[in-house]
Amino acid sequence: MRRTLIAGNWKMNTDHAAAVALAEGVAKGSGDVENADLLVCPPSIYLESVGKALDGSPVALGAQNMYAQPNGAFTGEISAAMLTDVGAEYVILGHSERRNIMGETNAMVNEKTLAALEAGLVPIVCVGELLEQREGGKTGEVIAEQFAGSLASLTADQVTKIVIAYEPVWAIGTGKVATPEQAEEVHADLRRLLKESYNDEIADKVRILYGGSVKPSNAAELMSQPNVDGALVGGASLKPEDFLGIAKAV
Ligand SMILES: O=C(CO)COP(=O)(O)O
Repeated sequence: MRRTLIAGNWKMNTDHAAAVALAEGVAKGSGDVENADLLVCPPSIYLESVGKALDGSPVALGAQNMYAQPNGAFTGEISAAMLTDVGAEYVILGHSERRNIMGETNAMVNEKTLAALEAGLVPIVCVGELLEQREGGKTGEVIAEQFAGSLASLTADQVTKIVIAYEPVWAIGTGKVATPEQAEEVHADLRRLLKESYNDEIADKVRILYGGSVKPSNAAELMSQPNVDGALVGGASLKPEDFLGIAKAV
């Protein structure tokens, strides 16, 4: 049985005081959440302070990105070991904003995924199609290509340690949420790809999150789909009551 994961991607938002206050708010309300694991992913510079604010609560800490190399002359980058050093347990990889704004490729996401696993982090590997790709009937093809490229050469044991997030780019920050049926269709497709690449038992273990305009008002219906195992929440993760409202709707 897969336990639901509600993850907050704070993106490039908050300042130090706001990050700590948000984390404290989430930690304080987390005791009322029964049916979901909680995770927050602040900007890397606030990881340590947010980690302290979460201390003693069941809320896990994650980062939004990392570099694949362990150390060295990579100005401005942060390694997986640096993330674990400040208490991160998860890392979001290949978010569509990194793919589409920073030019990250499937090969780069794959390298990062392997490095994250090596360091003991849980990678949340993101996939998702652009609006024109959906309208052009290419969603299945795009997802299959991102799946194959981003997860290339992962062993069966490694794939059971990852989380996949399906985030249709047209639903991110737009208020235009995918219908539960649209989400389930792609999630079922991802589960099928896992079954084909590994086996049924392994495919059944992997959590597949939906992301894109998730709110307390639409969370229950999305989460009730058989292959939707949680949410990766952007805007609504910036208010404790909304983020916790999503988790309580599970
Ligand atoms: O990109 C997202 C989470 O990673 C989704 O963002 P929104 O919830 O703001 O649409």
